[in-house]
Amino acid sequence: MPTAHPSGWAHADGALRANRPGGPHWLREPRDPDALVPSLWPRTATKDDGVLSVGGVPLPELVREHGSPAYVLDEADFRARASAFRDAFASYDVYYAGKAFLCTTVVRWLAEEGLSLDVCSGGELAVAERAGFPMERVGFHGNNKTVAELERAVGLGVGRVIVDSFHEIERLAELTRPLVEEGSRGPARGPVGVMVRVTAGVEAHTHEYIATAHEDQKFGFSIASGDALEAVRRVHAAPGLELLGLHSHIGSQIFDTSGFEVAARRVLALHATVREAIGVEMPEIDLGGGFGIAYTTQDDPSEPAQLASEVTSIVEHECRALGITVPRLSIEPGRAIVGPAMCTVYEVGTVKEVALDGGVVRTYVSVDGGMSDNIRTALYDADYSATIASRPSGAEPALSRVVGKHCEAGDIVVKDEFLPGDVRPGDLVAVPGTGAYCRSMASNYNHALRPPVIGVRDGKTYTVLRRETEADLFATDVGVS
Ligand SMILES: Cc1ncc(COP(=O)(O)O)c(C=O)c1O
Ligand SMILES: N[C@@H](CCCC[NH3+])C(=O)O
Repeated sequence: MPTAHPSGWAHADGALRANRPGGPHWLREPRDPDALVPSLWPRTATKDDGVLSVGGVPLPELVREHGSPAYVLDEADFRARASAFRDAFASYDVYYAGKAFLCTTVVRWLAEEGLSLDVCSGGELAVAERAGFPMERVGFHGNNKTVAELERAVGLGVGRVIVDSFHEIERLAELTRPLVEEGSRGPARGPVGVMVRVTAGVEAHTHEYIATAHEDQKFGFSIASGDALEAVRRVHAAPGLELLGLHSHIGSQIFDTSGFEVAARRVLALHATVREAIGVEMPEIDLGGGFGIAYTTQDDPSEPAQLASEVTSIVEHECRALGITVPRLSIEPGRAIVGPAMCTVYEVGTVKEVALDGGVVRTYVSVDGGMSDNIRTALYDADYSATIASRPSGAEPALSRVVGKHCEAGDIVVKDEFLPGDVRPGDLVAVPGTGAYCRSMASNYNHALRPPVIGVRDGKTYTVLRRETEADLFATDVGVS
C-alpha cells in the first residue's frame, strides 16, 4: 500500500510505484498528478474538476480578465500568516521583511495587522512612506546605505537603523550630531535608535548565497574578531545615537532551529559582555528572519507557534545561564508570511519531449514567463512544484520540467515535477510558493514585461501591481522621440 501523505497525495513507497529515474531522489510519482498538495498552496486554494481556484476565483477566469502570466496574491492567506506570527510572537516586535515582497497594499495590510516593517533601501522606505506606514515601526537595514538614504530615514523618523559597518556608524553619528546639539530633530524626536548587526559565525543550513552569519561574507560585525564590541562602543559614544541592541540574521529558508540556537547564544553572550565592559544594559535583541517554507513535498516547515516556543526557550535558557534579564525581542520574517500566499499562473506555449540517458524521457513545458518573474531556480538552484490549473486530466504522470521563454538554457521555473502526460499548449500551469523573492527580484530580461500581482478575496480580483506595458519599457529609453 502507498503511504497516504497528509496532502492527499499517495506517496509511492516502492510497493506501488517506484521513484522514476531522471528525477531527484525526493520526487515521488503521484497516483494522481492532477491532485493538489495543500501544504504548498495559499490556504484558500481548491481544485475542482481540474480547475484551480484561489480566494474563490477560478484561475482561468482570472487569466481571462487580467492576462497571463500573473502572480496571484491571496489576501486572506497573507493576513492569516502575518497575524499568526504577531500572535505567536506576542511579546516580540514582528518586522515583516519587505525585501520578500513590497507594495503599498501590503504595507497597509501590515499596518492593519499590527506588524512592524523592515526595509533595506531608499526605494523600500519610499513605499512605506507612500503607504503612510508609522515610521517609528520601521527598521532600516543595508550594508551600504548612502548618506542620502540615511538622511531620508532620519528625517522621516524611522524607529531604528541597523548599522552594518564602521563607515556607516561614522556617517550616522555625523548626521545626527547637529540635530541633537540643536535639541531638535523635527517633530519631537530624540536620538536615532540603532541596532548593531553582528555576525555570529554560524554556518546556516541553506544555500550559500542566502546564508549570512558565517564570517566570510559582507554583512555585519564579527563577534569573534571583536569588531562587534567595538561597534557597540562607537554607537554608545555618539550623542545622536541611541544604542538599542544587537541584531543577528543567520540566513534564509532555514528549517533547523540549531542555527538560531548557536547564534542566540553568541549574541546573548556579547550582550552580557557589553553590560560588563561598557556598563550598558541594552534593551533589545533582534534575531532576524529566515524561517523556511514548503516549496515541494520535501519541505516540512514549523508553524509560528512552534517557532516562537523554541526560540523563546532558547533565549530564556541562555539569559538565565548568563544572569541577565531577557531583552525585548524582535524577529524579521519575510518569506514565511508572503511566500505561500502567492502563486504564479502561466500559459503553456509549447511542449517538447527530450530523451535522456537510460531511456528516460523529460517533458519540457514552456510557459509565457520564466527567469524574469522567478529567478530563484536559476540563482539558488531552488526547487518548486507545479500543477495544471485549467482542466482535469486522466493522463499518466510524466516527468516534466517547466521552463520559461528567455534566451537562456538555465531559464527553468520548476526543475522537476510530475505533470499529467497530456499537457498541451493553452493549458494553464500554476506554481505555488512564489510570493517571496519572485516579484521583488523580477527583471525585464529580454525586455519581458513584469507580470501583475492580482489580489484575490471572496471570489473577487483586484489589481495590486499592474502588468508592465511597452510604454514602461520605453519610459527610460531616452532615445525614443
Ligand atoms: C536582515 C534580514 N532580515 C530578514 C530577512 C528575511 O528573511 P526571510 O524572508 O527568509 O524571512 C532577511 C533576508 O534574508 C534579512 O537579510
Ligand atoms: N533572495 C533570497 C533570500 C535572501 C534575502 C535577503 N537577505 C531568496 O530568494 O531566497
